[in-house]
Amino acid sequence: MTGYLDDIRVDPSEIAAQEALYGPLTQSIRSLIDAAIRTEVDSEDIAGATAALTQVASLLRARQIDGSYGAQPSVTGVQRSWASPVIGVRNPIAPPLILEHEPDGRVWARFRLGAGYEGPPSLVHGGVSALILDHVLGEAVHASGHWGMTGTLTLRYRRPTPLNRPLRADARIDRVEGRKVYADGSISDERGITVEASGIFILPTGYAAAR
Ligand SMILES: CCCCCCCCCCCCCC(=O)SCCNC(=O)CCNC(=O)[C@H](O)C(C)(C)COP(=O)(O)OP(=O)(O)OC[C@H]1O[C@@H](n2cnc3c(N)ncnc32)[C@H](O)[C@@H]1OP(=O)(O)O
Repeated sequence: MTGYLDDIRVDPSEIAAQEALYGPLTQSIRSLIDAAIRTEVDSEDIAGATAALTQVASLLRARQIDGSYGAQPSVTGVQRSWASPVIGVRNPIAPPLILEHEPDGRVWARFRLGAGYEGPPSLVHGGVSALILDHVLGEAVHASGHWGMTGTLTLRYRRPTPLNRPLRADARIDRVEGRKVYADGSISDERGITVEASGIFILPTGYAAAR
C-alpha cells in the first residue's frame, strides 16, 4: 500500500501531460513483451536486442522514485493507480483495462488478452482471470463509496477463456454488511460467461471508510 497516504497533489493538466508522455512508452514495452514471446529471429539478433534493452533500462533508471508508485492523488483527489497490473497507464503488464462506470454502480470493461497471458495453450491463464476480476470487483466496491482489501475471492471457471478474442469483465456490489462489502462479477467472451467471481472486500480495522 506504499503511497496510498502520500500527499502528492498534482494538477490535472500535468496529469494529462504525463499520460501523453508515459502512455506510449508503456505501449511500446507491452508490444515488446509480445515480441519477446513470439520472435523467431536468429541468435545474433536476440543478442543485439538484449544489449539494446539493457541500455534502455539503464537510461530509464538514471532517475527514478524510491520504492513503488502507490496511488498518487491529483488536486481533485482522483487516485492514479498507474502502476496497477490491470489498469496501469505506466504498467506494461496491464492489458490495460479501460473501465467504464455506470450510474447504477456497475463497472465493466472490454479487453483482449494476447500471448503474455497464456495458461493452457491458446487460453487465458486462470490466475490472470483472477487478477482481472479482483480488480474489477474492487473498483465496483470503490465506486459505491466504500474501500476495502480483498478478504475472500471465489472463482468458478465455467469454460476456458480464449486468448486473442474480444472479452468483457463486469462487476457490481451485492450488499454491505458493516465493514464488509460483497461484490460479484464475471468475464465473458462472445459466447457468454467463462469465469464467475464473488468477493468480500473488508475495510481493515483502524482504517476510515473512503467517503
Ligand atoms: C486508494 C484507492 C485507490 C483507487 C483504487 C480502487 C480500486 C482498487 C481495486 C483493487 C483491487 C485489488 C485489491 C487487493 O489486491 S487487496 C490485496 C489482497 N488482500 C490482502 O492482502 C488482504 C490481507 N488481509 C487483511 O488485510 C485482513 O485480514 C482483512 C483486512 C481482510 C481483515 O482484517 P481485519 O482485522 O480488519 O478483520 P477482522 O478480523 O476485524 O474481521 C472483520 C470482519 O470480516 C470478517 N473477515 C475477516 N477476514 C476475512 C476474510 N479473509 N474473508 C472473509 N471475511 C473475513 C470477519 O469474520 C469479521 O466479520 P464479522 O464478524 O464482523 O461479521
